[in-house]
Amino acid sequence: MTRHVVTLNAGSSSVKFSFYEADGTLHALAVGQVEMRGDNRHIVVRDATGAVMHEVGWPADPEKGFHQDALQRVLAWRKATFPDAHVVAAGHRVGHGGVRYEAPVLVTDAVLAELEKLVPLAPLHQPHNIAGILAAREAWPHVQQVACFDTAFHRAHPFVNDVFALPRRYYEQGVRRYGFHGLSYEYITGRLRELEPLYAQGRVVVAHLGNGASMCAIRDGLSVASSMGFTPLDGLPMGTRCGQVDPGVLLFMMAQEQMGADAIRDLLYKDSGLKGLSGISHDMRELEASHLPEAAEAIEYFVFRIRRELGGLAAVLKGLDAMVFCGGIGEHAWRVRERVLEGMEWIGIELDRTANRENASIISTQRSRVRVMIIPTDEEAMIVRHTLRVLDREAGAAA
Ligand SMILES: Nc1ncnc2c1ncn2[C@@H]1O[C@H](COP(=O)(O)OP(=O)(O)O)[C@@H](O)[C@H]1O
Ligand SMILES: CC(=O)OP(=O)(O)O
Ligand SMILES: [Mg+2]
Repeated sequence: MTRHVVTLNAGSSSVKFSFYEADGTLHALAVGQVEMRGDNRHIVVRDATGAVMHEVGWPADPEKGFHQDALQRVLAWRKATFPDAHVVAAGHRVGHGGVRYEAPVLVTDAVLAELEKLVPLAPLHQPHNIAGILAAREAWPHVQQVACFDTAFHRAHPFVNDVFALPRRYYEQGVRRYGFHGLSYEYITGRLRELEPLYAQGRVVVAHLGNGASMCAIRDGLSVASSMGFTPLDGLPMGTRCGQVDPGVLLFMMAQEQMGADAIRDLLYKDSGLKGLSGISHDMRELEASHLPEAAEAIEYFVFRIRRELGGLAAVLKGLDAMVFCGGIGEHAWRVRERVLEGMEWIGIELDRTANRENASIISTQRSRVRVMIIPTDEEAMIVRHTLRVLDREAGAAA
């Protein structure tokens, strides 16, 4: 029987979703996203060919939080468009799986309670992921909910990448460097295996540069190290998140500025990164369009940190065979990629500037020892595959 699966991916600045049909093969019927555009909220849904099926903007209602509003729109749209669908499962991207969740799981009340405990470790994601699960449960009380974790892909990290040099008890308590964007990295790893099997077995650095941004060192398809840590704050600067800062800065804020935990959390998660540094916007498109020096400096810092991370991750891998860009910035912002890859011949990267400006799939020259690629990521595809796998496993276990 044909089965339908909904996916929900509540990110820090958007709610992405998809609607898949599974009847032997798996195909997307619709993929969409709700985001903020200035003071308006905006939904766009496309079919598998990229043609727009539905697009509408509406003024933000201050009474209704963005994520709540977005979820209601998505569920209402699905109901109106595919009223007769046989929805068997909803798959959710969940930011933090902690020490416990190394693979996707069926959501039970006990799982939900565990996920609640991790809210402080991913405040821009986890509450919205949980809200998505609750909304889907309400919409389809008899449908299975599957949680797919952003941290799971990294759980096999070697100890040195997992640990902080703190008293050992913190590690035992789960204060570890988890890494995020795992669904994206897993998808990219799979695509690389299809597109370039030889490179996929090698030493690969993937830069997921979206509103949240991180980089990951992958060897033979497995995550070895990543720039994000205990929370999705560490590593690269992001739209509104600071990336790596000296922990002494936090002590300064507490002692000298009498800031409490909530104020510091808001500052680091919501008012820092490209937004904080530029004072203009969290959005790369707006910064690239601006002529103000602060916009250029914010981009410069972003580029600088990506270059540093690339060198560090290549050293961890003891060399580099391929590099992949993905995420909104990674896939579209050719100027950023050009600056990141300038003067990287020493590491084996020779950039094909024309291909890069055209956002081609291979952006290194034929002579380049390291192959550099743009691979559009697809967290939704990963969520739907995991969701069906969990469903089939559960059905097998019940049989
Ligand atoms: N054509 C483009 N040029 C430059 N930046 C872009 C372009 N398209 C998207 N971006 C940037 O990508 C970022 C959003 O990335 P995305 O992966 O969609 O975000 P999210 O993390 O919310 O999923 C924003 O900073 C946006 O400005
Ligand atoms: C983990 C993370 O930063 O996710 P996003 O890019 O969706 O904000
Ligand atoms: Mg994202």
